[in-house]
Amino acid sequence: MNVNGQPYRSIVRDGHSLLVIDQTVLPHTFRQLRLHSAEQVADAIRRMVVRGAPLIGVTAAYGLALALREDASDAGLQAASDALLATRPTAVNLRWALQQIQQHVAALPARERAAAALARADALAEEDVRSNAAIGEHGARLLRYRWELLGKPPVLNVLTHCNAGWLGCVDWGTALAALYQAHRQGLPLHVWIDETRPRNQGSSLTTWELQSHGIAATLITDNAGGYLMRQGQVDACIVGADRVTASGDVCNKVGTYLKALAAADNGIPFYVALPTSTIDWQIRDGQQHIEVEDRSGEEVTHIWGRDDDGQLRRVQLAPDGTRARNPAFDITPARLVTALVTEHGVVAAHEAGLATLRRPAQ
Ligand SMILES: CSC[C@H]1O[C@H](OP(=O)(O)O)[C@H](O)[C@@H]1O
Repeated sequence: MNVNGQPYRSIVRDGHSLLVIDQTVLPHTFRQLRLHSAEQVADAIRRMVVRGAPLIGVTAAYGLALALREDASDAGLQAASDALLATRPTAVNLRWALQQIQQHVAALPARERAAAALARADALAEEDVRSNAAIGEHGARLLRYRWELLGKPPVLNVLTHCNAGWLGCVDWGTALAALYQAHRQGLPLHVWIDETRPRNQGSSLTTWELQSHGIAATLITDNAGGYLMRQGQVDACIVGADRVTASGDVCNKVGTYLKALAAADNGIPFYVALPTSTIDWQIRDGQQHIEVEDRSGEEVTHIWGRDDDGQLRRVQLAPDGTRARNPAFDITPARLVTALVTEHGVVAAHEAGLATLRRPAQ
């Protein structure tokens, strides 16, 4: 998408290395890092240099292809895939993308695997861009429908949580793709952006994305969303997802569940945008079967930012010795989800609705 008028993607393959945008220093510094090995890819995913379910998947797919240049044996393929899978446990796109590569090369002779894996990873990246553009079209249509249902108010106020933008994907984004497409089609939009503690993907990434695209937005604390909903200042919510079960339970950035509860209590539609690669067809009960990543408590007790001298630094918020718990995601039950917006269209968040989507071979 657009960075100072220049088109960018969050990841680009350059020969046998990867150029990724370092999301740990946005919005204050825009820099791309070059990744040369599976180990560097794994580190980039763990540190959230690259983050966002679809992007994690594509990046890991490239990482597996790089690993096969070093060791293309069956054992090497499995070891590299296991190491990449272990980087972050929640987004199912990671497992899905690694499986795509493994299935693509398993029957090939070792000498052909690295090139084939690289080509498949390229294809996954292009599929992500096409899927997200389609999600954007379906999502924009849904937002326009909501706007018309409300009598075409001067502006449609949409709340979003975390960053489900082009930075979380190869391009376009998922939830934000709907906003981009709606904005391009002239829908009068205003976006409430949840800061999204503790890694602040909303305040550091979504604000940066929407500013770059001229979409009106206001940054709010995570705790303000419910108040604004009760004030009648939120007309719709749209978020991304890291894993959606076959019955429509949604795993997304921690705090999503609380927003869905508040939306339901105020009769506000709660939309979830996702590519079908984010659906885990093997499970139904998200609360019971999705592993929620527990990240370091230091993400809660400390915070990064730019000081008055323009230097990026980390400061401590809590007293020394503070114990912190830091679940990175939560599970929103399907009953609180108004609709799922996928590349194949908008479906209801239940088994029958999901069953209408094209399903991968089981
Ligand atoms: C299209 S991004 C989807 C999803 O991934 C993010 O998690 P993280 O920033 O920890 O990788 C967030 O939950 C987004 O909604």
